[in-house]
Parts: sequence; C-alpha cells; structure tokens
Amino acid sequence: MAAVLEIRDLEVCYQGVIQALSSLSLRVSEGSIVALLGANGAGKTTTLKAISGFLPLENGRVTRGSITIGGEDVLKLAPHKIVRRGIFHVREGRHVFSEMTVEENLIASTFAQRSPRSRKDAFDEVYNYFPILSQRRNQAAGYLSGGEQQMLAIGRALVADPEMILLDEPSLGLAPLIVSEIFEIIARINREKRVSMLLVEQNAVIALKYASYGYVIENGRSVLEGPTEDLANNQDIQKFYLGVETDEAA
Ligand SMILES: Nc1ncnc2c1ncn2[C@@H]1O[C@H](COP(=O)(O)OP(=O)(O)OP(=O)(O)O)[C@@H](O)[C@H]1O
Repeated sequence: MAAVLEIRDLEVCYQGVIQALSSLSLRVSEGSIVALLGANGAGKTTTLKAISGFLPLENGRVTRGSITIGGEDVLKLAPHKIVRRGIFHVREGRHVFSEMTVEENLIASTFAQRSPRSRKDAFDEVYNYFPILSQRRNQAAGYLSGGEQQMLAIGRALVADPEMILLDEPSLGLAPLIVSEIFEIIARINREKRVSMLLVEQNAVIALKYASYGYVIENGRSVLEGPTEDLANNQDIQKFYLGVETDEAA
C-alpha cells in the first residue's frame, strides 16, 4: 500500500542542544492506523510536531532526515501549508477554544478545508459522528466534559477533510467507557472516510486494539515495530506496556 507519510532517519533538537529524536524512521500507509508507543519523554509528541510543522514554535528544529507526505518533502513547509496538504494534528490536552461555542470551534477549522464543501455539509458530518456535539452546538466549549472536548477536537479535524490525523493521547484523563466510545468513532472515521491515523497513546491496550501497525520509541529512535497482533504477543511489550506478568518476568 502507498505511503501517506514517510519519515526517514529523523533527528530533532530543541534549543540547539536538547536532542529529542536521534534517528527515527516510520511509515504510515494509506488508510491505516499506526500507533506510536513509548515511555514518557521517548519522543512521541516531538514526532507529531515535526510532521505538523509546530517545532519552530517551541524552538525546535529538524537537524537531519526527511519527512515526506505523499512523496513530497514537507520539512520546510509552515503548519498552515501542511494542514492544506491534508495532515491535521489533534494535540494532546484537546486545545479547544473554551470561550467559543462548539459551532464556532468548528468554524475556526474551515480555513483548513481542502475540499470545497459547504459549512453545513462539513458540520453535519461532524454531528453525524458525534451527535452529542449537535445537541451542544451553542454551548461554550469550556463547559463540555473532557470526553466531549476530545470529540470536538477530533470534529475540528474532520471539518478540514484530512487525509491523515495525528492524534496525541486521545484517551488522556478520560473514563474507560468514554475512551472506548471515542475509539469506536475513530475506527469508523478511518474505515468510512479512509482517513489514516498516526496515534500516540500511553494506553497500549487501546492502541494495540485499534491500530494495525505499531512502533515502539525509546530515546528518540524506533526500537521495535510490527503488526499490532505481533506486538501484543511480544514479551517486552506485555511486561512494560500491558502490565502482563510473563514467564520471564514472574
Ligand atoms: N519544547 C521543548 N523544549 C525542550 N525540550 C523538549 C520540549 N518538548 C519536549 N522536549 C524534550 O524532548 C524529549 C521528547 O519529548 P516528547 O514530549 O516528544 O516525548 P513523549 O514521548 O511525547 O513523552 P510524553 O508521553 O511525556 O508526552 C524529552 O526529553 C523532552 O524533555
């Protein structure tokens, strides 16, 4: 399957000295969900920021390697151009505009739309995936529950009609039932709209359930990769990420 995204040998430094990625390579093929697993500080969020062009906002820089989207080198592109190339970054912590209503939050994403859809069609699609947002459309986003804010953050991505969504910790701080509900919708979006996903998750059980392929990142490089069925059976993954007592660990 053709690659939507390909990262080769990526090195990233913050403030010219802090090396966050040392040699990271990964690939997301069309229509797939790919998970990035790894301990705190491994470099997962940095990887997403490198793709979406956000690094310079934090005094970070790609110092080596390449990132291509659909074969095109995007390393020098500004974030708004990367969004227009079909890559939408749903950042950790949800980042909705809390003073604005749900619908105003959706309007704020229309600048990034790739296809000439009417606002109504775009918003109807969001409300079809997340009916609760339709009921809350005139409420300030700051008053939504954590799960509803996460839905809104993903809804804002949908308005842009992306080819790929970068999802940073969508389960963070949410109750298990809501996490399952949100992931079922993520899976539907992936299946029905063929939107690829690059998913950063601390919740490895969920990530391995919904992704088809995964990478484990340690100290800024990928140390293990494979289909998620294989990763779920790997003893190290079971021990460190799934909390399973393996024979070796017992
Ligand atoms: N804005 C920044 N300025 C300086 N160093 C940073 C910055 N952001 C991240 N780092 C450093 O880069 C490394 C990778 O961080 P990153 O946030 O990418 O890891 P992560 O795997 O996403 O971890 P977490 O799960 O805790 O979010 C860490 O050592 C971190 O301290």
